[in-house]
Amino acid sequence: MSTPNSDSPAAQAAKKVFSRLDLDGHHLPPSPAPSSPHNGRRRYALATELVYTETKDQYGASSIPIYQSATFKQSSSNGGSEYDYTRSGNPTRTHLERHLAKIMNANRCLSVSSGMGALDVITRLLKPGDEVITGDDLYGGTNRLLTYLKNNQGVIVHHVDTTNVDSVRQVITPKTAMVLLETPTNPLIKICDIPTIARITHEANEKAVVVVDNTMLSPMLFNPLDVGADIVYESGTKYLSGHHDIMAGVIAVNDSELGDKMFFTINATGCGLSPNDSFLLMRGVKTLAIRMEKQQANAQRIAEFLESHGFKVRYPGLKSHPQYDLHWSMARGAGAVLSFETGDVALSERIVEAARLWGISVSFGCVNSLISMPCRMSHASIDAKTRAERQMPEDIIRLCVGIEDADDLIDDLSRALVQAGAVTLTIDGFHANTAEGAAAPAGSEAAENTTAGSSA
Ligand SMILES: Cc1ncc(COP(=O)(O)O)c(C=O)c1O
Ligand SMILES: N[C@@H](CCSC[C@H](N)C(=O)O)C(=O)O
Repeated sequence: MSTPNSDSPAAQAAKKVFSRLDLDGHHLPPSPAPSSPHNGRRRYALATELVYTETKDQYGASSIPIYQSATFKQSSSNGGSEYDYTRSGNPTRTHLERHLAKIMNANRCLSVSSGMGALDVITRLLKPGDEVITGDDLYGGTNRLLTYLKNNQGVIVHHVDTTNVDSVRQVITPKTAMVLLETPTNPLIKICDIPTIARITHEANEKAVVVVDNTMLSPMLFNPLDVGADIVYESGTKYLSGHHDIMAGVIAVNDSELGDKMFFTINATGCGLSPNDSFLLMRGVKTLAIRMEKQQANAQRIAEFLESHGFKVRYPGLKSHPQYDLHWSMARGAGAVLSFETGDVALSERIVEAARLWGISVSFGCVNSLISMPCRMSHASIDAKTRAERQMPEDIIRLCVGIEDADDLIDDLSRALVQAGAVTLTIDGFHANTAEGAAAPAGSEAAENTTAGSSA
């Protein structure tokens, strides 16, 4: 099977992201000059800054030590030490947060025990009666927390198609306290126009906060604070740590009052990231550039492979993405999450279960590739009726691409597609079957005879 080469404009743009020029954001509006403890200013290209840190350790340790201590001795009963108690602050966590502030172009970064923990801290800025505008395609856990706030805390939540600025405009009022956006959305990979939505939100209420969940891109590919967002958060469980060995959440802001309020919540509730996980997140962040480069290149090839065989693929690296231009006007890469449809839930199930190299698992952004059916897994907490109303296809398969060899990934996917009967093998190669046609179901001759090498 031949695989399309990756010299498409998106592939080239994805490569360009790693040049100094783009990483310094010259094609984006100028960033505010952050004043984080690192002075926030990035002196080098992002790939360099990810690795470059100074620990100021007394022994010159080049990697931040894990200060595994709950308490810190004081020089007097009046205090006198920078730290007193790890819930309130810890040197390993502080080191991580300063590093991340620099990477995220922020004045301040806060780190907590998960991405959902980050959103919990952010939504505690709301009070009963406040209105929130958010998307109709959102990570399931985000939808669950917002539903809880709506049902129990008197917060009014409007779910609209945030990929359409006019839909947002229709519900914005001076009572809008928060606009919460994902781009690309998980799992339908839809794009939101962050600069325009930020502008119209602030015009309606200058105190409203625009919150962007940047988990799907990471600061390697997008800095929402640079284009009008007030708060950016990410699940550090994904690209930032990269190995699926910790849970973490990070929050970045430029406004010191917002930063102080959220720090208050973290100290008051005790959700700050542990010293050990702060160390692991710091270690992961150092390899973000190289992981993302490989993951994106692999994702681009896989998206092109599926599309060339007739599947409806959702990936912002494909020219066919309806919001391709909007995505590339804001971001420096397409990321490594894509989804595609087969038209048949049972067929999707067979594909997912036939994959070997692709682990059946939730999550994304880590070094190993994953395959999932969002409606049954990551988004199962959104009930079936709501999923249908929001036009989430039950058959959708999400691929989260890792750093393996791209040919191996394509071979394994090809074999799974054949074994599941999702493609018909003809003299010209593979062709996607429609919902009606499961032409080569598992165990059939075509499935058995094909190991589907990518060069077959
Ligand atoms: C887009 C997005 N935001 C937030 C989260 C929450 O992150 P965590 O699992 O670290 O709580 C997830 C996944 O869980 C996600 O996919
Ligand atoms: N059982 C979990 C599911 C986590 S999904 C993780 C990730 N955001 C993804 O999109 O895969 C839950 O109910 O939260």
